[in-house]
Amino acid sequence: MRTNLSVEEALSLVLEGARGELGVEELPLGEAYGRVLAEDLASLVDHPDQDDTAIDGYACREADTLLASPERPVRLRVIGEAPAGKPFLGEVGQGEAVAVYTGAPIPRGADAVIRVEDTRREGAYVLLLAPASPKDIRPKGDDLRRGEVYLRRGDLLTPGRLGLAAAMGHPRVRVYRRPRVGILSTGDEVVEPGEPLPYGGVYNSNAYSLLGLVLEAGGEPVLLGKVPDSPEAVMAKLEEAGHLDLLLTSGGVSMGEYDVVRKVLEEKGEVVFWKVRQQPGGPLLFARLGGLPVLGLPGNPVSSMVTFFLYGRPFLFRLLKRTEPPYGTLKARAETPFRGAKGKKVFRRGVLSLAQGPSVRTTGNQSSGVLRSMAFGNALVVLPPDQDAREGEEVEVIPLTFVP
Ligand SMILES: Nc1nc2c(c(=O)[nH]1)N[C@H]1C(S)=C(S)[C@@H](COP(=O)(O)OP(=O)(O)OC[C@H]3O[C@@H](n4cnc5c(N)ncnc54)[C@H](O)[C@@H]3O)O[C@H]1N2
Ligand code: MOO
Ligand SMILES: [Mg+2]
Repeated sequence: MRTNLSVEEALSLVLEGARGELGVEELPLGEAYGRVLAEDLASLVDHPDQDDTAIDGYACREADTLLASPERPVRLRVIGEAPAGKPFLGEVGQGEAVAVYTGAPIPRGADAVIRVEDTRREGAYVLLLAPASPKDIRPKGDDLRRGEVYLRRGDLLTPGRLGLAAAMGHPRVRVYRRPRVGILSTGDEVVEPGEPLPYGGVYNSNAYSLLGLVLEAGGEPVLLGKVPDSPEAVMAKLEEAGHLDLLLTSGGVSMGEYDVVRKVLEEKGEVVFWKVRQQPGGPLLFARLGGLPVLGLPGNPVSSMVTFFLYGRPFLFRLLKRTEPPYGTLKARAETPFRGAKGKKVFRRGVLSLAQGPSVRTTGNQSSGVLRSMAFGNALVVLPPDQDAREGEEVEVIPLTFVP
C-alpha cells in the first residue's frame, strides 16, 4: 500500500481506477436534461433552412429602393403576404414587394428587406421611406448546417445543448447511464437526522452533502445508510455495494483504533493508497474490493466534501467521458490572508467574487469539522505546501461551480 502521496499522485491513481464502460440508454429529449451524450450529434437540417427575415416588414429588390427617403419615398406594389410558416411561393419582380414576418423565408427575386417602421402602407402599395437592405436577412445555415457535428460524446446536455439537439432535428438521444455511487457513513456516533441526538452523537451530514456532490457530478447516489464501527457490519455493506460503479465511505480512515474501514479494506480488499499530503482530507484512502473502487473519505464533514470534489468528481467525469474538466482554476486576489500548512497542499474555503475582478476572501473558521465553510463558501483557495498567502496577493482558486 502506498502512503503519504502528493495530491497529483493520488489523483492519477484514482483516475486509473476509473475503468469500465458505462451502459448507454436512449431517452426522449424531454428526459435527457443534465445527462451526458454517448454519441456525436450531427444536424439533420440547415438552420435557418432558407434565407429568412429577421424583421417584420417587406421583402423587395434592393436596386428598386436605393434613392428612397422620407422626402422622396419609393412606391412598390404589394403582391402578397408571407407570415412565418406560410411562405410566399411566387417571385418578386421589379417594383414589387411582399409583406414578410420575422422568420419567413425571403421570397424568390427579393434580396433586401425593410422594417415596417420605415414604411407607410397605401392600399395595395407600400411607400419605403428608406432604402431596403440585406442586413436583416438571416442566411440559410446561419446557425446549423446539415450533416455537421455540433454536439459530441461526453458533452453534458445543458439547456442550450438540449435545445440545439432539438434544433438539429433529434427527438431522442443516446446518453450514458448515470454511474451508481454508493454512500456509506460509518461511526457509532453517527445518527440520522430526526433521531434524538445522544451524548457525543453527530447527525449524518456527510451522507447528504455527498449525495448533492454526486448528483452535481452526474452520478446516481445510492444511500447505503450507516454502519457502526464493526468490521462485520462494514463488510456486509461492502458486499451489498459490489455492483456499484464507486463506493464512498466516510469516516474510519485515520489513526484511531476504531477506524474499521481502513482495516477491513486492508484485509479483504486491496488498498491502493492511504494518506495524501493535503489538508483537509489527509487520511484519504483509495481501495478496490474486487471490481468495486472504494474512496474512503475522511469523516470530518469538510474533508469528506473536499476529497470527493477533488478525487471523486474527476473519477465520475472520467467514467462519463465528459468533454469538460471536472473543475477549473483561476487566479484571484486574496482579500484576506490564507494560511498554508507544512509539507501539505492546502485547500482553504473561500468566497470568490467576480464583481471587482476575481477576488476571494476566507469563509472564516477553517476547521474541517465546520461544515458552514462548505455551505457558505463557493471556492477552494489552493496553497502549495509551506506557503501562506498574504492579503492582496494573487492566489489560485478552484470554484466549486464550473467557471472555465
Ligand atoms: N492522531 C491523529 N488523529 C487524527 C489524524 C491524524 O493524522 N492523527 N487525522 C485527523 C484528520 S486530518 C481527519 S480528516 C480525521 C479523519 O478521521 P476519520 O476518517 O477516521 O473520521 P472519523 O474519526 O470517523 O470522524 C471524524 C469526525 O467526523 C465526524 N463524522 C464522521 N462521520 C460523519 C458523518 N457521516 N456526518 C457528520 N460527521 C461525521 C466524526 O464524528 C468525527 O468528529 O482524523 C483526524 N484524527
Ligand atoms: O484531513 Mo482533515 O480533513 O484535515 O481534518
Ligand atoms: Mg477516526
